[in-house]
Amino acid sequence: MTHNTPEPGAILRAVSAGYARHTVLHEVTAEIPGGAVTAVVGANGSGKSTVLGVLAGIVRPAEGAVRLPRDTRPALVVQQNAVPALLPITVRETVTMGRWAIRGPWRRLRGHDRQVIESCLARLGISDLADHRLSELSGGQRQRALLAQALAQQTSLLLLDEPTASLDAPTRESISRAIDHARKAGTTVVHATHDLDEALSADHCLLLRHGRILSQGPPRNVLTAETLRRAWGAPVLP
Ligand SMILES: Nc1ncnc2c1ncn2[C@@H]1O[C@H](COP(=O)(O)OP(=O)(O)OP(=O)(O)O)[C@@H](O)[C@H]1O
Repeated sequence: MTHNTPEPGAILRAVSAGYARHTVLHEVTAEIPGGAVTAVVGANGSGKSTVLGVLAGIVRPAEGAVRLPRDTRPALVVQQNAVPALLPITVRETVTMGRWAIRGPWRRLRGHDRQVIESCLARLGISDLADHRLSELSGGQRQRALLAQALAQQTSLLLLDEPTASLDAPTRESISRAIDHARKAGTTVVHATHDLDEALSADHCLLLRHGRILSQGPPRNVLTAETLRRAWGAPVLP
């Protein structure tokens, strides 16, 4: 008998992690489905970005383990307002830096690299902004440039921290289309979001509360009135 279950995109096993002496995630165990979109949902400070940091290898677990498929080089897209707006580089240079993950920094790019860069610019609708500096862009345009940079890495694990927060409808739409395109190409996408409609349109959902998994599974099963009330309810008194 053959099994067609896809390989998981990532596995967290009893991961506890945080910053200095502040433990944020407590024994988080989760399986992120491969080639699918997972939404990470929870109140402010519940640990969504920290989950992405752990998956990206930026935040090291104090306990537990993270398993990624062999040769996975995750690409993490932070919110555009976390990136210095005055970086003196153009949009094309920003996206080109995504290829360094493959070629090595400052290496000479090949024709194929240039094709990937141009197609990522086009996919996010920012080809006409390619020669503009990041500092000249609006927040939404900058967010698209950062996503295009991540797509240029042609990663199998794309991690997005609130990619559509505070963006207008057309920009959200272009980012959603790019995420959908990545999923169709077999990329595992994990995104933190406060937007419940966005979370409901994902394939899988992790709901966090105070750094612990409150529920995980198909979004409609996870995001019920009861779990949402518990996730956003008053903190539990000691
Ligand atoms: N670099 C850091 N150094 C120290 N503490 C941090 C750092 N980043 C986050 N924290 C703390 O970790 C906790 C969880 O933060 P995290 O950003 O993971 O939550 P979040 O669910 O993504 O929040 P939000 O919805 O507000 O973006 C918070 O108490 C936060 O103050």
